[in-house]
Amino acid sequence: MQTPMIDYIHLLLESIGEDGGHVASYIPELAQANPDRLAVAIATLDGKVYVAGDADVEFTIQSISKPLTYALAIADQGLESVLQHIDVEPSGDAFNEISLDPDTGRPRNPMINAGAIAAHALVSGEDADARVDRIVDLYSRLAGRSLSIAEDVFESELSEADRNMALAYMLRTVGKLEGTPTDVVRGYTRQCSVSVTVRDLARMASVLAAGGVTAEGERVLEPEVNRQVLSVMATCGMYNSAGDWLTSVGIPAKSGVAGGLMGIMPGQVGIAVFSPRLDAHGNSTRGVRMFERMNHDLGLHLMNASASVSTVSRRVEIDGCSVHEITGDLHFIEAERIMRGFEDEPVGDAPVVIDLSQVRRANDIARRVMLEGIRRLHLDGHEIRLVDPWGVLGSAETGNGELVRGEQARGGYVPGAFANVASAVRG
Ligand SMILES: NC(=O)CC[C@H](N)C(=O)O
Repeated sequence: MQTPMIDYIHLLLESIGEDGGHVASYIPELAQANPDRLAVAIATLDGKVYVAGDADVEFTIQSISKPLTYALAIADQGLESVLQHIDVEPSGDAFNEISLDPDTGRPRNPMINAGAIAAHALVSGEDADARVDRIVDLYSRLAGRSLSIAEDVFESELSEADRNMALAYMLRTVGKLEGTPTDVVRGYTRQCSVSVTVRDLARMASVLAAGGVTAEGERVLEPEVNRQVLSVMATCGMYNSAGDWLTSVGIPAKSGVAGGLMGIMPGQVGIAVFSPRLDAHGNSTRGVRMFERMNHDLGLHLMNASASVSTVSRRVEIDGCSVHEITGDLHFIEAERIMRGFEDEPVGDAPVVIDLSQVRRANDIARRVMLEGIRRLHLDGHEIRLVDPWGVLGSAETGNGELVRGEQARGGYVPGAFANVASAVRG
């Protein structure tokens, strides 16, 4: 069988229809781009990438670099310090608008050029070149391959960078720019000139979708940094069409003037498209349309609310033990459901087995709720046997030194026994 995913994305390209708009021409080298290029890539969190069209054609990352450099600035300086330099309010302005908050002097957000230039200057590095090296290194780790700078595009943009230069000098006058304006604009322009393919962008998006961890398990961004970046992309990533985007497509995204567009469905998937003609906002015309189609077809909208508790928790009596068999990933709402099962546990000293052998992941809040529930069962007088072969509850203490874990915890009880019995009965 060939997965229908492949047919789907090919069909998407074939049916996307007429293009509109124009390739960016304010950067002379971009005006040379082949306007008919068209590509899409979808990357899953475990590393599978589906591509169609011109998926291996390189183009410059341009403004899609902004959220990534912002992430590095936060990792280097801490969020507080970055917030003192750059606000996080959607501006409703065009990407290159000369706008600063009149009260604080801060650029409105890191997705417009003023904020992105300020963010670039906040990245640590011995000098301007070292800063750019660290930035390219981060992008490469996110892309899973070594990326380089398209020197021709860089030279071309730098020769026409008067407006960005003006922004940098203006930031300097209000004390929001670290470093020399010419160095910073040069570095910022180099960051915008990093060459990528849709495959690279989809993979980067998938790392952001996974909370900052690559498919190979390398943590590239801390969870709090990742969350800040996604939040800002959701509210400011599409410039003056950000509100329209969030309602119609509904995921954090970032566009670039070379025609790239990257979107992130947190916890699910990273998507990228490429088509150089731009609409009036500077976003890829067909790119936006492909995202609208995909998000509709694939049900990817952050605000698609549904009642979904993905965990099954069953209580069974086995060999005089009360056994809670839990299956699925644990978040707050699953932990809450499990607590209701614990609450029904009669006060007494019957051993309670908590079998997490079918649970691979628990987020921090679920872990804390679970540990507190276990502590309370223990206070009620129960002996607790915790079967946690994957270590999802970590090594955190419950205040109960007698917890029995892993193999020894099993006693007379076979993990997954209930599921086995149930399938035998059905079988
Ligand atoms: N929207 C964009 O992609 C703009 C990036 C471009 N390098 C600029 O600063 O003008």
